[in-house]
Amino acid sequence: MTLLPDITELLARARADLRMGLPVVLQDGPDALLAASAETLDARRLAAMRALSPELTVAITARRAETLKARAYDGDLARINVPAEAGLTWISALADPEDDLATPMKGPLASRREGGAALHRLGIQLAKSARLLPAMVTVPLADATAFARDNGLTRISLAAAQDHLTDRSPLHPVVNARLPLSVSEAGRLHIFRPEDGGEEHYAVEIGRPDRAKPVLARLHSACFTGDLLGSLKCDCGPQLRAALQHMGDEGAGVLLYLNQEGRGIGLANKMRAYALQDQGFDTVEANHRLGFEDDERDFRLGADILKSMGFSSVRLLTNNPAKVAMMEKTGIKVAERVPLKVGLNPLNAKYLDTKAKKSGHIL
Ligand SMILES: Nc1nc2c(ncn2[C@@H]2O[C@H](COP(=O)(O)OP(=O)(O)OP(=O)(O)O)[C@@H](O)[C@H]2O)c(=O)[nH]1
Ligand SMILES: [Zn+2]
Repeated sequence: MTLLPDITELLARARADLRMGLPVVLQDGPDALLAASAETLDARRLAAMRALSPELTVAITARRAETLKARAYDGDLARINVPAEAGLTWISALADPEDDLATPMKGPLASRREGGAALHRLGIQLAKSARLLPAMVTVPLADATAFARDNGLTRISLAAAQDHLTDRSPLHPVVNARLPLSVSEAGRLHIFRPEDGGEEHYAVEIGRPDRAKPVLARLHSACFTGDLLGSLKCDCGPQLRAALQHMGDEGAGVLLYLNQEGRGIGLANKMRAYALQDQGFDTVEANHRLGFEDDERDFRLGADILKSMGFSSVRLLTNNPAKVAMMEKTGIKVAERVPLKVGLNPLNAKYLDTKAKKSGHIL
């Protein structure tokens, strides 16, 4: 028996540390990095990191590097040297595209070529899973174990972390209770919690769907602005309500409410993307300028929840063929795709058009 945290718990701790502005130690055998989020690091800790080594770098994704016209020698990411005179403002401008147009960075930016980037990649994965900007300030460390212990920092071993970052954390049902809804009095809300301390996800079950037949289902990604505030920039709110109404009308269905706000980048980053859209970029370009892929969601967790509820086949309410493909890949049969075309308005027409042209959505 041990009370020591396992790798899942250490990763959860590392995410919390990064969100607070605390660096973490990343280790791969003799190689080690001290890594902090470029978004949350403060001047005091930056100075402390700089004092450790002249090799201060910021790791950014190749997407962000492309916008900054920096060379990405590591394929999917670039390690940018931080000049001696550069401070937090410089680092923040590298990470955050908000001022790219108003005050372009004075280049050229020097990317590192020598040495490996595996630990920087781990850092970026951690930043993304902490819903922070994908940019990490790093310095090399000589003795990772002693350094982490002496400074009370979380230490993550690459070998231990690798599988956990690509695999999703197992989800467990926590509780379910009756929830009468306007669309159907026979509503029930189920709560699912991942083992890694991450976001909970919900399932709204309408009626008592026959587990032996394809169930009318919707995988709905959280959209605070659309679902709750009635935003006109997207079609999420009308889609949520239409899906529930459809299930209410049929007397059976299941709506998964997945907390993957902003296609998996989090609400703060989605608002950054909205600010960029006001500068003229479309929804996909905005994600790229921030350093994200078009869609950072993991739909496999939707399949996990359906399976744990006893469903193996769905009639999926969606206009997104990627969701259909992902369901099939994860072992949920899609007997039918049921289109969900509601909520078109003059302010979201361009957004929906971009999704059709660039993300393969069916209009
Ligand atoms: N990053 C980003 N996310 C957005 C934007 N607009 C909406 N979202 C998010 O996109 C998600 C909804 O995904 P959609 O692509 O509209 O729809 P879908 O779920 O893939 O496909 P459907 O099943 O057809 O609705 C929600 O998590 C929203 O918060 C945006 O401009 N940028
Ligand atoms: Zn939305």
